[in-house]
Amino acid sequence: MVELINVSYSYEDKVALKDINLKIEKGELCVIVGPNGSGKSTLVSVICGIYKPDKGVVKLFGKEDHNHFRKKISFVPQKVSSFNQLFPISVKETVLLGLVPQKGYFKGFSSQDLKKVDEILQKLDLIEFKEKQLGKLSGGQQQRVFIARALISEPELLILDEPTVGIDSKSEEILYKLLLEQKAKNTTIVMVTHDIFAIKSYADKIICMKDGEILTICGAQEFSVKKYKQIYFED
Ligand SMILES: Nc1ncnc2c1ncn2[C@@H]1O[C@H](COP(=O)(O)OP(=O)(O)OP(=O)(O)O)[C@@H](O)[C@H]1O
Repeated sequence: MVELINVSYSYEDKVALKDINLKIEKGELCVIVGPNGSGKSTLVSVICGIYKPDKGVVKLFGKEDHNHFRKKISFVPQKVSSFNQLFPISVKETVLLGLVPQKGYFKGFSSQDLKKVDEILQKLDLIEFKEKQLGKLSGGQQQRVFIARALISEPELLILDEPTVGIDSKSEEILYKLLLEQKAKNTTIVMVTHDIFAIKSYADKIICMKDGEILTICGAQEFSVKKYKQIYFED
């Protein structure tokens, strides 16, 4: 489903990813952990096709042509609440935007689409905010709206960059429940998180990053406190 072969990426003077090799199979829930600045966000941006690698190959669905697969991928970026808070868009409209890659900009939305909005807003406990301006919601509520936008298209590949930052425990629990629902539908999920112990029991694969490199890839069972300390505290 996702394969990276010898991928490197640099920002001007900073090497952010060095020779990354990884494979994520269809239906896997894969978690990426590592200290600040270790390259996690860059890695998911390269997987999504936002950044083109300087070197190496990124394959999605077995192919290198990403544009072809836009309809099948959803991405929840980090710090989504940094969008322009004055932008006059409602919660409902924001969530509908998640359907644009599948439907195009000019076709309009059907009653079925509007029903899907209601369903996903119900699930994320956001229905009361449906007609509200997005910028008038709290940071955590906005984060949940962006998660709803990513889920409404029922993507085959769902990529989330620290989705639980700023959301409360109840919403975090709802999110994990939704991710498990997606996983049961064979959605491949790639998630950057620092909440490793919260997600450990659900993860199939844990990718540990440090200094732009993959330190180790392991299963949830093998991910121990010792490994956690090695990644976060040892030089
Ligand atoms: N736009 C940018 N321009 C220059 N350097 C950048 C840029 N974005 C990230 N970097 C650098 O690239 C490296 C990897 O950053 P990245 O955001 O991928 O790390 P991260 O593991 O996601 O960190 P965090 O946990 O803080 O989100 C860091 O050293 C960072 O300073």
